[in-house]
Amino acid sequence: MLDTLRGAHQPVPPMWLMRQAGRYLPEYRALRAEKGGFLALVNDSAAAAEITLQPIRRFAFDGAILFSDILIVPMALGQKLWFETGEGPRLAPKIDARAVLDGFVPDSAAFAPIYETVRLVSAALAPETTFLGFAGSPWTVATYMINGQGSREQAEARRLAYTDPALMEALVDRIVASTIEYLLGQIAAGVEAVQLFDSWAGSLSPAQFERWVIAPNARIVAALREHVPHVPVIGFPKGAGGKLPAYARETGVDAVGVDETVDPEWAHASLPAGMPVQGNLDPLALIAGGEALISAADRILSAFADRPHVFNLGHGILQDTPIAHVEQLVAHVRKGGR
Ligand SMILES: Cc1c2[nH]c(c1CCC(=O)O)Cc1[nH]c(c(CCC(=O)O)c1C)Cc1[nH]c(c(CCC(=O)O)c1C)Cc1[nH]c(c(C)c1CCC(=O)O)C2
Repeated sequence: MLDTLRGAHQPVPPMWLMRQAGRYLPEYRALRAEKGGFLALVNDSAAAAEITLQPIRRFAFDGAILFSDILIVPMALGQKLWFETGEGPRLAPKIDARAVLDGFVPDSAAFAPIYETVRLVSAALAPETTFLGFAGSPWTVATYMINGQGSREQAEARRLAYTDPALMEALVDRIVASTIEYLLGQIAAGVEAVQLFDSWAGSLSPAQFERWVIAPNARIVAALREHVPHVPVIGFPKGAGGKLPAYARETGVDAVGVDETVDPEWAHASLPAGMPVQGNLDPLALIAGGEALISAADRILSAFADRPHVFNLGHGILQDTPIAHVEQLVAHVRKGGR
């Protein structure tokens, strides 16, 4: 997979699945029940390392992704983070004024258990399995910091970007700096490539997309290039649609993640020649299984047959995904499709 991310074309694409470590696996649910919740798992390096390895043992994916969360950076910047059972993340206080941001006391101690997880996984992983680190992209992380939780429309963050761009810029600056430190720390501890998750990139107008998605991701990529030029960066601007080619050209990422709403033929025709792509099976096709899964996978395999391709979902695997369907997909991709 590392070769693919560096631009090598392979007849059978390497594969992994976003959110491959998680709730669809009974062994994950058992460990979570034992340790008392998601954040307890993330901060328990031995448990987090075990969870990172669970999907590798089961499916022999070509990539292992660090078990952690994109919301560790807000914690390191001074926000409180917790998870409401059955609902999702909560961050406090919400950022609605410069004074709130200035009241935060950054503390990189939040990164220490994650780096320890990386060291443990790195020691345990077979050399042919690529170890991926990750962080959230600044815009996506900012939406959670401003809203205090997930929201469908990102209304508060999008509003703030217009009403107080100076505050937004100050927040994004802090996230960029912390994210660079965090990714360099993961790399020093042993990850071999990193992914930037911009899950809410799709919520912005083209001009706002340039300012809050392309520009901050470009700053992170430039800093990584300077310090660790051998480490590939995958950018995943979910929902970017027609803005994907600009994102691919202007951020400097090595590879681009494509979500399931994008036509793979269009992506192949529109993205820079030779640039590795990752994606983009609909997580619902994986739940469906059978012929629906096989034909959806084949469409993607054939669209990206002539360029470096990492097979993946277009977004995270869903909780109610049958394990047998994951096995079916792995077997199908490994034989190169139909
Ligand atoms: C937006 C976002 C978050 N986290 C992440 C994103 C970006 C990708 C995306 O859009 O899905 C990224 C993430 N979150 C998690 C990983 C680990 C690695 C992996 O297997 O991909 C990664 C890469 C674990 C997790 N992060 C979370 C879980 C579920 C925790 C549990 O209930 O056990 C896992 C396995 C919790 C989480 N974390 C977050 C939310 C909104 C939630 C609650 C919603 C949900 O449960 O899916 C923030």
